[in-house]
Amino acid sequence: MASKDSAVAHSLTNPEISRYSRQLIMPEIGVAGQMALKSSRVLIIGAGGLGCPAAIYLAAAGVGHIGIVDHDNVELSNLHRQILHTESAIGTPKAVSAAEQCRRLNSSITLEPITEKFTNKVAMNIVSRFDLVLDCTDNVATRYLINDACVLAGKPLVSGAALGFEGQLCVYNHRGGPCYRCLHPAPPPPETVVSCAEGGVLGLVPGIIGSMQALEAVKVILQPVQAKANLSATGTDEQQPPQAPKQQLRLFNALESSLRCVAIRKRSPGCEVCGREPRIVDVRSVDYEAFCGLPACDLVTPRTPLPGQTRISATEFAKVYNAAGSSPTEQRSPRLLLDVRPECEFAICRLRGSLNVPLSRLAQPVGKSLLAEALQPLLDSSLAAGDASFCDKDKLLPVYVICRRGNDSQVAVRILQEQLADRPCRLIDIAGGLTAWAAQVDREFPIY
Ligand SMILES: Nc1ncnc2c1ncn2[C@@H]1O[C@H](COP(=O)(O)OP(=O)(O)OP(=O)(O)O)[C@@H](O)[C@H]1O
Ligand SMILES: [Zn+2]
Repeated sequence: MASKDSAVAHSLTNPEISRYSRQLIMPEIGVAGQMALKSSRVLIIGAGGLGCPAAIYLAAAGVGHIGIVDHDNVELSNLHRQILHTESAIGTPKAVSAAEQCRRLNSSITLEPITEKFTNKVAMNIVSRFDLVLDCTDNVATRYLINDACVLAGKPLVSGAALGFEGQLCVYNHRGGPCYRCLHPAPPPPETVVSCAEGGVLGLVPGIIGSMQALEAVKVILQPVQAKANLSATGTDEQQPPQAPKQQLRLFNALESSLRCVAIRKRSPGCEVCGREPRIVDVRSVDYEAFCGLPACDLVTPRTPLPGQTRISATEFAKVYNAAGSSPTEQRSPRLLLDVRPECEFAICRLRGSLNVPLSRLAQPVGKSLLAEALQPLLDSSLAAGDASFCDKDKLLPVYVICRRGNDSQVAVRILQEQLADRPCRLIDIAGGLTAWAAQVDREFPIY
């Protein structure tokens, strides 16, 4: 009869051996690799489209301690891609919701939800408690902050991003490689930054990139184990110089199902945070939002507003809109309501009687002729009825311009002011767009 303690001792429990058996039997992982995963502490910043798949795979793989930072609450529009959050979690903190789901999958690991915003005040305290960081956030200011905190704390960073049908990932500050700042010393111009809320994203894309971030994280954790194994395989105690890892940026295209690997530059000696003479030695002294010209969130920032006389609030516009047709005089008051959103958004919802000329087409012949076709009968009917029929006190045909949130409509008004300079029109932007309409006028109006 076998003795009770016939098994060779190591720190994996029987349930762990069973749970991880399929990866445990791989020579690249083995007991040493599984132990490395078990004793590792990984920080995931952002529990959204990237953070959810990353967290669940790391939990499944047996990473012993996972911290999940997110200050936001779950919304209905998150569920198509932020797959750890369920309908019943709507309104609750994402960090808690994600941690709970990971705990449901693997109760033998420690999950640490952190529901505060990752700012330069708390960054070092949080990052220093972990071995490795995954950037799963969605804004440039936070991206620079995470990078700098990782450099200053000496932690590798697995960074991911996804938008539309495209995604990318890269490992920074690892084994002598560059940091995010080495490659991007200056932030992109604020007006070129597009968020998922503006540009859209297919849920599967962050699903794939987030999973790949988890994969890179596991490889970073296993790397010392493998290096040690390679060393003993050579049969010599002599320390070999570490092989320089391939530094690559991976670009994923979901439409082509392609993954392109691009070699990235080496660490930059002039880098402001990891270079020879770093200027940034304390993240608390950097204003990341000012540096990027954008807030540390993906909310659409209002552009420089048009002057007051060219704008109208949603509530004020509702008076004009609802009055149309209600009295004979107002019926004779022509006006044009122009919706400048892309066609696919116009198909989701629209105000009755609006004409769709997407902003991108306004300056094109097709947009110009659509507009001219709509304008001419209105101008003709106004002229036929005499100037008095114009509801505008300046005797100009009001052309109201609306979009989703009130930014594109302002750009459109500026374009149209030039384009229609010789027509008797007055361009009026509807402040806050359909979002304001839904909030202030019609709560039943669908928002997306
Ligand atoms: N500074 C930060 N501190 C903590 N969490 C952050 C920070 N910046 C971004 N995040 C989080 O990163 C996550 C990014 O995920 P994602 O872009 O999929 O979600 P989202 O912002 O909810 O999306 P949507 O744009 O559709 O509203 C969000 O949950 C966001 O709250
Ligand atoms: Zn650098």
